[in-house]
Amino acid sequence: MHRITSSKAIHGIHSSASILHGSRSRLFSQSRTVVVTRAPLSTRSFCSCSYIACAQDSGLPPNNSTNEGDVPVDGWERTIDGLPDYTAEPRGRAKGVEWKLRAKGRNFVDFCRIKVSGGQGGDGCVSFHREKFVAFGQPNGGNGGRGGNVIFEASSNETSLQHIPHTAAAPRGVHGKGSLMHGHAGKDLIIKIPMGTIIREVPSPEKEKTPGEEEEDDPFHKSLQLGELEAKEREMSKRWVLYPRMTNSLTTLPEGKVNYFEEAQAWVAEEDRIVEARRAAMNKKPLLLDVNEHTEDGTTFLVARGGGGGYGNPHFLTTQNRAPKYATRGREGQTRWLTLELKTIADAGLVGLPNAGKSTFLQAVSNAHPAIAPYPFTTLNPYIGTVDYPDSYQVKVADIPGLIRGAHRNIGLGHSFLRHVERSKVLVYVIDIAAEFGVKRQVKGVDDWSPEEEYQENDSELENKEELPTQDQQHSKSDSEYSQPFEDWKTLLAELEAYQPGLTRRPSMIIANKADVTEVAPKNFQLFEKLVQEEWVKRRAAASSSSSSPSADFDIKIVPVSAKYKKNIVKVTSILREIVEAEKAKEDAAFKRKEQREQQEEEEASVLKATRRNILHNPHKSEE
Ligand SMILES: Nc1nc2c(ncn2[C@@H]2O[C@H](COP(=O)(O)OP(=O)(O)OP(=O)(O)O)[C@@H](O)[C@H]2O)c(=O)[nH]1
Ligand SMILES: [Mg+2]
Repeated sequence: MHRITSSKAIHGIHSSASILHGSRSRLFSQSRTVVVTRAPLSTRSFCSCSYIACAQDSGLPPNNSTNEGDVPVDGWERTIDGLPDYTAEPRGRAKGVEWKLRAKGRNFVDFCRIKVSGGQGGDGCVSFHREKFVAFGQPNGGNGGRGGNVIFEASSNETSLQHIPHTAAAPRGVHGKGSLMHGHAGKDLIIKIPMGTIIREVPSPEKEKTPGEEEEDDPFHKSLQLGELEAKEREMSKRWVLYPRMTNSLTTLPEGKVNYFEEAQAWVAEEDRIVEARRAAMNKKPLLLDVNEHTEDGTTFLVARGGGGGYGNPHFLTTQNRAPKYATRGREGQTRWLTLELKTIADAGLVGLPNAGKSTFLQAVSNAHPAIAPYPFTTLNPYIGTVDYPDSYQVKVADIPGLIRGAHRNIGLGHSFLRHVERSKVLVYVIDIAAEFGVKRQVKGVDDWSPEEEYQENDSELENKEELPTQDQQHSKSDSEYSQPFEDWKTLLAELEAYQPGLTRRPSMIIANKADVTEVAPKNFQLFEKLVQEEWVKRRAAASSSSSSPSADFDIKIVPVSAKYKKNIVKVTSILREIVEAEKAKEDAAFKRKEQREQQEEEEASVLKATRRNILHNPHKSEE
């Protein structure tokens, strides 16, 4: 359905024609609004209508279908009760959601692989000074420039890894030229990466063949059988730039004549050996970088070095050899295979089931405007908002897509988003306190999944079965002792624990959202609070008895809130600030302690080094 609006009354034919015309119109999804602006009089014609499509504001009230028979804004047909009918064929925006659901969140790129290669160095040049009346001019070939480096730059403006290419190769250095013209260095390739990225070096997925090797395997090339001299020349040309007719130097020279080229080869081989040893020492450990909250914006990380430039022929000039007819080629740049993983950095992460009101809460407390709608999986990418306090203090809050039972097994939007919870200092559980027992909350494409079957399949995780009660178990409880919000909270805890053990012991608080639904919320809240406190005491006791795991040594606070009508928001934000500040102070103290320890270790190492050096240089003095 296209709803067409325009600033002036437009002729019906214009609107319908402009939508039908051209392939662009096909790009508009059904639930989008097409604004047709009127063209100037002189150019007003069928084709001159320019149109702008703007995405439908997703924050519209739930049932805003305009006329009878229209599809509501969320794209789902309604049942007789007015609830979205997920069994019907989705339309418009709902289709988009379904597509994203099928993609399991892969459209938001927070993990990628990249092959980075530094540029090859430019070749040196073999050249001699030529001038009228100057016989036998001196060698004047320039050196090649070094290859460009591949550099990662931490940037707070980047939010995803979408722009990261599969391969990134820095340009090579420019070759040297005659008249001692050295080549330019290759430009560094700078790739911006978002804060919160973890860079890991991984082994090369394929064994790359050198061009020579490829040819050797090829039967056609095998049959060609190069002559000995040709083969030698070819081998030489990989490392050396040879002057024309230099082949003489490659063969054995007559007796009494010194082969200076052999001498030069020995020097270069020695230098190659040193460079290789240095590279090997540097690359002993695979690269591991963490662009965390302590990293400043604009910090750079060199991930692949460019190769050094080749030497021009003056480099090989000696008192004996006055006309060296060879120069070296540039070195290969460094090649690495890396994985980049983005874990959103925020002070607090909103964790909740779909439709709990996480985005509504974020909008109520911060300057963010996330999509809000009355159907599950409205939020498909993590979204960060900043809560501003009157004294300019700021807390970053991340709205994370809804988790459902089995999220850690890639159900729903999958576990791809659980990694974004990992870096939040504080967890804020957003619970729909108006959720009623027995009202099954349908989630398209998820309801057909049976947790029991999954758990039976995998014995090793049977202990989680206890955490996730089956539907029958839930129904066996009497209504008075059963609390849907409490079950929801336990589902969240189980999912987080299954994803990363110990995650739930992070400082946390609970927001009992939708407290404005007065028919059910007050009764639900009382029971919920009681059950949560009982459960929390149990968990604390269990954690403190097991020495291996640190206990969640804090009281969990539960605040009733109405995010939609902005009730109790100040109370929540002040509690949130308290928790975040306490956690930050703890982290800063730990970071300072770590820094001090490292500094101390460095000082001790340098003192030890100096003492050793003293003993080596003045052995007698130390004996005295
Ligand atoms: N009555 C009431 N409705 C609310 C409140 N907060 C959110 N809602 C409604 O609940 C629905 C879902 O809200 P969202 O903020 O999109 O929920 P969400 O948790 O972000 O959902 P996902 O992004 O799908 O995970 C919307 O229709 C909101 O208007 C509240 O405090 N009271
Ligand atoms: Mg949301």
